[in-house]
Amino acid sequence: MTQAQGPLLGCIADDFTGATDLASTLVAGGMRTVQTIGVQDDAKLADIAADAIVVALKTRTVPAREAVEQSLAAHAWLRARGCGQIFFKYCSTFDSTPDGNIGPVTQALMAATETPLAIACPAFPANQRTVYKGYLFVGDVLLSESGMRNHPLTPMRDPSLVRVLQAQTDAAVGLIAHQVVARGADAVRARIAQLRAEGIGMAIADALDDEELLVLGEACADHPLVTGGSGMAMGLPANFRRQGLLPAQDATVLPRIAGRCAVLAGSASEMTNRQVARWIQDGRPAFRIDPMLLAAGEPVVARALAFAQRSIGTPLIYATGPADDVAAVQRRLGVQAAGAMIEEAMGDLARGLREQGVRHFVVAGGETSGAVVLALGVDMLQIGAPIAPGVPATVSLGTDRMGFALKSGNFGGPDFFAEAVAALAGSEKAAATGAE
Ligand SMILES: Nc1ncnc2c1ncn2[C@@H]1O[C@H](COP(=O)(O)OP(=O)(O)O)[C@@H](O)[C@H]1O
Ligand SMILES: O=C(O)[C@@H](O)C(=O)COP(=O)(O)O
Repeated sequence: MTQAQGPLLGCIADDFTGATDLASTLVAGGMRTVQTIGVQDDAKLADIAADAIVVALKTRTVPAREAVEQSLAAHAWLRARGCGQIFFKYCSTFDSTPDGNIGPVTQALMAATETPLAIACPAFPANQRTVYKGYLFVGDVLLSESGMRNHPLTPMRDPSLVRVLQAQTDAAVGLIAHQVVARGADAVRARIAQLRAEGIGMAIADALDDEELLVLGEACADHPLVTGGSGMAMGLPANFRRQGLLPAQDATVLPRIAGRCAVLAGSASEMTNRQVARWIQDGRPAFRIDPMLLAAGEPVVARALAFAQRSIGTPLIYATGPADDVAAVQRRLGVQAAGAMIEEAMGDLARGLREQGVRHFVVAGGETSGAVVLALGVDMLQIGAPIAPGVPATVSLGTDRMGFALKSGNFGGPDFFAEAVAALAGSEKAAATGAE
């Protein structure tokens, strides 16, 4: 099928799992969505029909100048492809370094899209992220009291998003409070007009549930740029449908892929720790990557691959560990160096596993997913049905097709790995029997 019109929505995501999370939301809203790994050759998309394109970048923790440069390049490419509205996706826990990158990238995209006021809302109620009076909650606690306070690369220790964003930009940051959002899209539009008149350039928006995210989405129908977590995109497909631009359709169809499955966990988040523990408790094969052995030059990757080769059943290879262990490794090796070293090992493992015939990869962690997908030379992903909120099954496009579940560190329940393997292996069984 060829593209009759340009994509309706062009998205720029600051990490790879964040990109699949957003793509999953758009697909659920009936938008055929393609995720590209960085900016791609136009020729590769020539025969692909997509209502939305999500460009996955790995810019969450790079220096702010680089994040801006890459995001502007992605914007220019999306615009050249005809995308009318632009969405900048960041983490539902507002993960940022002291220098950004949410503020600087938003400011640069505002200039590029001539947006006078950009809305900013990371709320994702299905995964227990809510925003009230500008404060971000994770479950029942403030962001700063959640596991995010110990994140290896972006520890979040201030729950006030107005304050966090204001420290990253010279645009004035305001608030669209819950009382306004609860009154509906017209009230939000009126508040935005008021904030603009006061010289405010970015506005954190409260949202406690999906209904409120739909209200915010509706209020942003004519905004050239919208920013937020994947929840903020929930209301956008309905805007296009109201304009008669998007038919009712099932956008989740994926091709079947045959082959073995492996799980790679490089996330240090609390939920991934629980998922690794559950997998081991269940007696499934698991191999731990010891960062200190890796740093000492031991053949850790080769040992892990040998383990995977002789495993009966799907192997898990993980660097995941409790916050204290991660902090100890970081003190000895340095935060960036430890992360980069483990990510490189995860990339090498992915390549080695592919040589062993693995065709399905369940990956935990945004940075880790970036490393794996890049190491495997994946250019584009087609997005399928969700395995858990924010984690769809995906299949790479191109000649060497593989299945992926790219899981944000904190997403999924304790049994997620087994659920993802079953979801991906379901397509394997279907391929073997020729079933659809
Ligand atoms: N045991 C460990 N010690 C130090 N760093 C680690 C360890 N395990 C993973 N890491 C690094 O921590 C980072 C985790 O980031 P990411 O993959 O985005 O997952 P998450 O954000 O869920 O923690 C990666 O750079 C990874 O290489
Ligand atoms: O919005 C979210 O929470 C996710 O989509 C996401 O970006 C998570 O990133 P990682 O925790 O680094 O996987």
